[in-house]
Amino acid sequence: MYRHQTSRLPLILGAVVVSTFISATITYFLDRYLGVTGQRLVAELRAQVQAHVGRLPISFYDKNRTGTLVARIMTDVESVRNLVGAGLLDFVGGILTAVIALAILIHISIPMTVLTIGLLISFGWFLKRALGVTRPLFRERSRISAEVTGRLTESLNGIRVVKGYHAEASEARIFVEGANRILKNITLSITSQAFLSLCKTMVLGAVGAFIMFLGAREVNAHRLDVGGYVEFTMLLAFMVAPIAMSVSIGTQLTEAFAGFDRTLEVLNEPEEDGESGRTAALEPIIGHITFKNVTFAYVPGEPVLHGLTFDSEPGTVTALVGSSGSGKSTVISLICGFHSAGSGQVSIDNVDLSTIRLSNLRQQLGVVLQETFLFDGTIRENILFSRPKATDEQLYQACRIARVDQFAECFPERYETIVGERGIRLSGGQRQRISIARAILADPRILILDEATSSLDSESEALIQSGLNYLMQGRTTFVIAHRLSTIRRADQILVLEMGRIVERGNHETLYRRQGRYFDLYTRQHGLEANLFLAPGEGDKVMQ
Ligand SMILES: Nc1ncnc2c1ncn2[C@@H]1O[C@H](COP(=O)(O)OP(=O)(O)OP(=O)(O)O)[C@@H](O)[C@H]1O
Repeated sequence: MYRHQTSRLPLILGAVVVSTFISATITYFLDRYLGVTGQRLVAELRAQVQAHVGRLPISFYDKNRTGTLVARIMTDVESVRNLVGAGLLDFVGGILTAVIALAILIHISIPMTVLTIGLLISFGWFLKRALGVTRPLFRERSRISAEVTGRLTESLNGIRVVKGYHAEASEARIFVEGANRILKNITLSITSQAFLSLCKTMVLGAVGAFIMFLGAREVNAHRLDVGGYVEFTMLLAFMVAPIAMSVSIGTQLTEAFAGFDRTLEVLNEPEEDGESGRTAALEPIIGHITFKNVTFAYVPGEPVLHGLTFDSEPGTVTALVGSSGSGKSTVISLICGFHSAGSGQVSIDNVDLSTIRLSNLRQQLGVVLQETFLFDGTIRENILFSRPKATDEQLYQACRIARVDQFAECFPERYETIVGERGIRLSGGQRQRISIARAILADPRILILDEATSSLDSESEALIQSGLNYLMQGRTTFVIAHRLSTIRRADQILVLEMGRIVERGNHETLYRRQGRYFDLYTRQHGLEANLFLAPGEGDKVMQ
């Protein structure tokens, strides 16, 4: 008898080894597959969100901090990984086992099974409600952490100002406040998760005790034998295992869905080219810009431009002058299609700008701003940014015209020199020259220039001016003008005051008229030889 039993031992052991091997192999492949799939999902979604954010209108950026957007692209999306985690696999496996156990349990005792299921369904309902309460907590956590990241990014970007005003301590205090808000939120969600675990343990204990009590009664009444009773309690463990797991999996999924909600929120923001009317494509763009009775308000009911009308012929230079806040940058924003006119019409080559595909317009737009924008890459990368497929010859030619070659070729690494974050390793004048080379390479039909108000030394000034002169040739140029040399050569000067054009003409006619322009000119002329500064704009020079 004993020999007969042991003779089957190798077979059983072999079966155990083989099944363990199969189970381990499947687990390995599934873990790896799910892990990688989750990460791939995150990478694809991040790319999608980033591309979408790039296509959103400027008004969206006005409302959201840069750091917040970074958090939304990087952190919110990350939580989606939990949707395809290994925990989910265990959960699905558990449910399958539970279904099989359930079938056997029904076979053993229908009344006991029905009662058990009733209790577990009630717990499931409670769990669903409880997770519904924790979901806003996770959403709130993402929001707070995006806000804190946003502020942190700003303060690191402005570290010179922070140090200059010795504001490190107050920045640290603001950060600690933010970190504490996150901690408070996490404490709440940990508490609710722990409370759910407590409920789970208590419910499972109660169900167990109840089943034992019922089972004992069934055995006493001879409706169930002892073997059936033991079998029932053991199978019950299989059935309730997924319930035990559901608390942690449920929390994981709730966190994932909260992140996903926020990601969807961004993805549902309408793109700037998404407006149904934007279908017209202009090929080629000539660059004739007209404003007809244009009114614009950032905040409804508070217009900042009032009935602006002007005409900029192709290839001409229009200089915008006026005091700080008079609306010069807003006019430029409308030309770039960053905002649309409230009433009236901005048109390009006689086509309403609000019907033109913005990608089409922007291909023909070049911008040189006083706050030059450089990436932490090489000089070459920064210039090629406007036209990545340009040849070396085109690149060097643009550099020669913009006088970038004069300093770039002195660096040991020449055009491969890294410029540092926002071009920090270059001087203001050198940064300007790079952004001029970039615009020359782009060869746009419409050029936007925001001249620097800070005075450069006369040598840098002359170098920049020669690049700009070349750049402006033959393009419709709009300049927020501060240099007298630019203003004098402008085909038309628009003098803006409180969102209205109060005077227009060229330098000579406006000067002779002895009106507002004359006022600004004579008041500021003595201050700085080549800078034309309207009230509120001279602060930097006067310091
Ligand atoms: N994003 C915005 N949201 C709300 N109001 C704005 C926004 N940008 C500008 N404004 C308001 O619009 C008005 C015109 O501003 P704009 O920037 O066009 O003036 P500006 O002439 O370019 O001034 P500056 O020379 O100082 O740059 C100002 O009153 C300003 O407060």
